Amino acid sequence: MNAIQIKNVTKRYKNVAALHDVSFSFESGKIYGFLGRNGAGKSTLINIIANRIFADSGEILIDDLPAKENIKVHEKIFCMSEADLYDAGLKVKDLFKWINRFYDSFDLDKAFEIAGKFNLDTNKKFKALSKGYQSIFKLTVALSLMVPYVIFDEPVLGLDANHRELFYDLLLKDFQHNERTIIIATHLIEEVANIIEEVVLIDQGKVLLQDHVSTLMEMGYSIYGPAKEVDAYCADKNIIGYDELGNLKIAYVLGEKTPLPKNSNLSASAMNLQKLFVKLTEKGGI
Ligand SMILES: Nc1ncnc2c1ncn2[C@@H]1O[C@H](COP(=O)(O)OP(=O)(O)OP(=O)(O)O)[C@@H](O)[C@H]1O
Repeated sequence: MNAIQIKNVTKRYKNVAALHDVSFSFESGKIYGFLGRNGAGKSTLINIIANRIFADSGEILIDDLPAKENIKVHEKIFCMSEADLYDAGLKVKDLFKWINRFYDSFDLDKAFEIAGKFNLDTNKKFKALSKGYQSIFKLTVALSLMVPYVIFDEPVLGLDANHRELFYDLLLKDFQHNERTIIIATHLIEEVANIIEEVVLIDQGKVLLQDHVSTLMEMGYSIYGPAKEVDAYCADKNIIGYDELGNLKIAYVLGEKTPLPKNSNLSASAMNLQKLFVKLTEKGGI
């Protein structure tokens, strides 16, 4: 099976259960959003998949091969994370060349091309780059490695809005030409909502849900209009939250949409994914 299969993975740090008997799969050829609140266990699982730390029990299979200390598996996967794995004293262009020697699947020309798009100065030493540009360097490397599985752990940390848009754009273009498995762990849910196909939501070390974005969007909807009309419409509905601006109100509703009253000033739109997750991961859930 072409997939990352996570089987009964448990990991404890002293008295903290970071992952508790977690089982699910990242299937081949999809873009995943790997979501969860602070401390949910995302980085722990990513680090286990990337062989940086080991699970207490359970196993990870990548294309049916055990991932633990397996060189054949290492060649299939790349994980971009906050950890600095690079010699910070080297210039960006020399780091590219160094990576090119280590990874057969690294596309050096593509790395320089992407660096150019971000205006990343390849003559600068890594340690002299700003925080944002250090992230840009790492995602440039990730986008230039033609491996079948790429994991991004908070890829846009420190990036300005223009650079975040550019990253999402490059990621989608890359995916169109080269369908592979992309996993994005992020807190910027609305920013990735249009990119990701499937969501894995982890909460307190357990998988809370895994579903298609389109299915999740169908779980509910939002209603916008004058506060009084919104309140009347929502009286018998399952509301997960409100936003208000003066006399106007927006309500986030779970459940199937009922027709809007005739001649009303209300309008309905698709579910806001972020609101849905906030509610799902609130104490006690829905
Ligand atoms: N090295 C460590 N030592 C002790 N506890 C740790 C260690 N790393 C993680 N933890 C704990 O394990 C749990 C899961 O942490 P993890 O970093 O995997 O969460 P996360 O979902 O990536 O969070 P965030 O979104 O805040 O980065 C947390 O309770 C965290 O405090």
